[in-house]
Amino acid sequence: MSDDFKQAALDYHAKPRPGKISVEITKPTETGADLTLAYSPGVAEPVREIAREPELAYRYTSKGNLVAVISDGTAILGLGDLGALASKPVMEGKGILFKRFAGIDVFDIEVEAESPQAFIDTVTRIHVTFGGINLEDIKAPECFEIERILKEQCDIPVFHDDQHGTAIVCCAGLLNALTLQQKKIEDIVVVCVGAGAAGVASIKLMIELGVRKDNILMLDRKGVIHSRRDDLNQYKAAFAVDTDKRTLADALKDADVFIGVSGPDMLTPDMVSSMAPNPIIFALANPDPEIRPELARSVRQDLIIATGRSDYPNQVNNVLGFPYIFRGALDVRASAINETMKLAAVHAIASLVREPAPEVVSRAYGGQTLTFGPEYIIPKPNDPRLLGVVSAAVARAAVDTGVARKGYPAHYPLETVDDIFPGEL
Ligand SMILES: NC(=O)C1=CN([C@@H]2O[C@H](COP(=O)(O)OP(=O)(O)OC[C@H]3O[C@@H](n4cnc5c(N)ncnc54)[C@H](OP(=O)(O)O)[C@@H]3O)[C@@H](O)[C@H]2O)C=CC1
Ligand SMILES: CC(=O)C(=O)O
Ligand SMILES: [Mg+2]
Repeated sequence: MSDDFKQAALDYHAKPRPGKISVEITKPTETGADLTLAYSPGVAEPVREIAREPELAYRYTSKGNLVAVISDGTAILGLGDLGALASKPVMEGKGILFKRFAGIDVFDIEVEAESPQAFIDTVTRIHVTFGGINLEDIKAPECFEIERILKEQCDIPVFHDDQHGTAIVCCAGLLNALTLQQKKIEDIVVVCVGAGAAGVASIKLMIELGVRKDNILMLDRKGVIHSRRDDLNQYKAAFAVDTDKRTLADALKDADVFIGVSGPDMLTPDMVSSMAPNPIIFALANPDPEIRPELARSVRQDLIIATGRSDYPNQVNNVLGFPYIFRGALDVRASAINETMKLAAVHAIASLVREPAPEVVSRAYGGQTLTFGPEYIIPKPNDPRLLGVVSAAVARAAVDTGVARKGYPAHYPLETVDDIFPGEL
């Protein structure tokens, strides 16, 4: 990145006030009478009600629209383990995306935890504050056990975004790319570099959608995950195959799909050339993808390429998922985000590109017409249709699978974030 871009990014975060998000007041606080209701003595009334009936926290506090974005900073984007504090700009960033796209309030919480257990204990102790927990940028393999235990211990949705948010959006993009490249999901050979949070979850969801397990090769820093390796944790071992392929170059020869959820610049032009006709390349590492689209295109034109970034076409990024998945889950007070809800989100996101993007989206992207094709396989993050369509699909799936504690919302589908509190004046 240029020095100018670096300075612009730093200025954006520093000026005119530090950071990207603040807390707002939702009730009158001008007069003594207002404060009498808001604070002492009025506040004692909802306290007594909630102590008597805990569900009333959803009526009298912001719990039901409040998500904790929680990280320990061990896998910040593709930058690695840079510590809890350094993860704060990303967590604030997730906060603005939750708010901007789905009207959800966020507290970002960066935890200095000396062990996974210390992290779990911290989240367990604070979870009652929130309507949902979005775990973020926690490295594998610890993230898997952390999420599993927290799901057991919390009665609200716990969702590791780098696993499931990424998997959902990646699969939505893949379904559309396969249509364009005229490939059948049950026939494709998939190579996934990165066997961490994003890689393992994305591949699992692809298998649910029909990719054949024996058509998948996964790689980590040591190369292909094969059955003769004795250094594999249980999550990687689940994908070990009996093969003589050892390197990424070996793996990619004649492959249909490359999924990169690892680190920068791993994919070379020669490797791209060696893939099957009409290949699909998802170079999703942030901020620097496994290959730049212009470099991949310099060796062949029949490919479809996506990155996780906002400055190229086809942004396959979990921002297309987590705001709306939580919106739908919160609005039916779901106790969990289950597989049916995830699959509903996949198909809802994928469906949106079949219609041209609305005018407001085109305007935000320099006036270009966005119609389904190799440069438009996935909706843009500012597509207002995502709110209505994805939240509704997730809420409906929650109700249908019995994890919702409220019925399908009468005020759905949502058109804008102004519609989320139908009782508001
Ligand atoms: N576009 C999007 O929406 C998203 C993108 N991502 C990106 O995916 C990447 C991984 O994130 P996440 O899964 O959370 O992180 P994890 O730390 O959980 O996993 C990282 C995985 O990538 C592997 N890896 C890292 N560097 C290399 C390398 N040079 N060669 C081969 N394998 C490598 C690691 O190998 P090993 O196991 O050997 O250490 C590990 O398996 C990041 O770049 C992140 O930005 C993540 C989430 C969403
Ligand atoms: C997008 C995201 O969550 C990541 O790169 O970690
Ligand atoms: Mg992340």
